[in-house]
Amino acid sequence: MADAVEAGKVAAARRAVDENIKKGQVVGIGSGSTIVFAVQRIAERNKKEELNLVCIPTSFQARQLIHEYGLTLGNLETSPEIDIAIDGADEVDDDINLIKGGGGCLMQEKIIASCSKKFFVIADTRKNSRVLGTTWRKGVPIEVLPMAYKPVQLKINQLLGGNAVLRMASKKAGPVITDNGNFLIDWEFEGAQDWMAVERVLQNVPGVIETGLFLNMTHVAYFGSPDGQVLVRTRKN
Ligand SMILES: O=C[C@H](O)[C@H](O)[C@H](O)COP(=O)(O)O
Repeated sequence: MADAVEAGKVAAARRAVDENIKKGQVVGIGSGSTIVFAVQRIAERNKKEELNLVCIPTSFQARQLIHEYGLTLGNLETSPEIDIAIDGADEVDDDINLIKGGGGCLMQEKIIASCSKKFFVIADTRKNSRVLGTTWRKGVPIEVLPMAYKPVQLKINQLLGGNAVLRMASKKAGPVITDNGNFLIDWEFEGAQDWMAVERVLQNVPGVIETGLFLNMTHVAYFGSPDGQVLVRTRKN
């Protein structure tokens, strides 16, 4: 089963890289397990084609990957406009809206996606849902300022219902700390939601820094199957 899922990730990653990465681009590099296969493919092509890319990381992990695979590391100060960004997702709905942040990264990912002319998502087919919350049952990750986590939890519960849970670390006592030194709250919800409205509510709670809802940001999503087939979904509007 694990191998089959990995094969799907590899297929999606390779297809997205081969269809979209061109010489001389500034490329946003996402975070998670699927992006590793995209970076591997970029490095493979780079050896043959000398792509001359500048890669902008979305996390500590992404920065390490860029170093490990011998790619050129950039930043938003020198490259504030990005040609394309590629990233994974925890779940993708019919309109290619995403939940992200299951691995603790979302804020830098969202900034990089927002600075990119084109944003591509790569995932195995398990992530391809019609409605967010169908297969991803861990809630919407929300990055919060540590001193405000308790009132933020209370306000989210009052305004949206559901259950706003502080994410705890597994190999450390206490909460997960993001790459930006913040806490994460996972908003567990039931049923279909008006995601634009949910995003507006969350963004208006003081102490919320960013949410893992990526709405109307993705241009194309690639979903890989264990047999190597890739389903490509392009945003309608
Ligand atoms: O926090 C992590 C990021 O948002 C990931 O891109 C997301 O969780 C998907 O990760 P994976 O490729 O491991 O499924």
